[in-house]
Amino acid sequence: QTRPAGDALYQAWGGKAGIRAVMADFVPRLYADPRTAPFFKGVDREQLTAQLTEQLCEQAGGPCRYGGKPMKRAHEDLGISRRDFNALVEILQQAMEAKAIPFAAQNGMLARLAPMHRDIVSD
Ligand code: HEM
Repeated sequence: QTRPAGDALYQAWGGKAGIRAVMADFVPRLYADPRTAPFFKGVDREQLTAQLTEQLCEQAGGPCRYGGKPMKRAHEDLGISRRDFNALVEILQQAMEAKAIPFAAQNGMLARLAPMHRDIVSD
């Protein structure tokens, strides 16, 4: 994937601290929202928050390297539908709004994450 904007997206998110702050808001919402909560029963919250932070940092063009499972391997046995995926995106939008991420930077991140549905949606 090309990164024509360099680390502009990373900067617009407030660097790693900004990304971490959004993830710290997002993950509790995922565990609480009735649409996504069932998937996260028994999943380590701190670890998920840390992995998501690394992944979004890398996707934004920041100096991070995601070292967790590939997206397909992490999600293939979970039976995630397109509807579940859309619910997660909506919850991420809530978290980005709550942390006042500028709209263009919200969309920039969503554009990086959206193609992952091919590896994540299996149902
Ligand atoms: C673009 C969308 C998504 C991204 C970027 C993403 C990212 C991640 C990452 C980085 C991990 C950690 C993997 C690891 O620790 O090795 C993970 C795990 C997980 N994700 Fe996602 N995910 C997405 C969509 C979803 C959706 C839609 C659901 C369900 C509604 C979901 C449910 C889970 C669960 C339950 C785990 C824990 C799996 C386990 O511990 O075995 N994810 N995801």
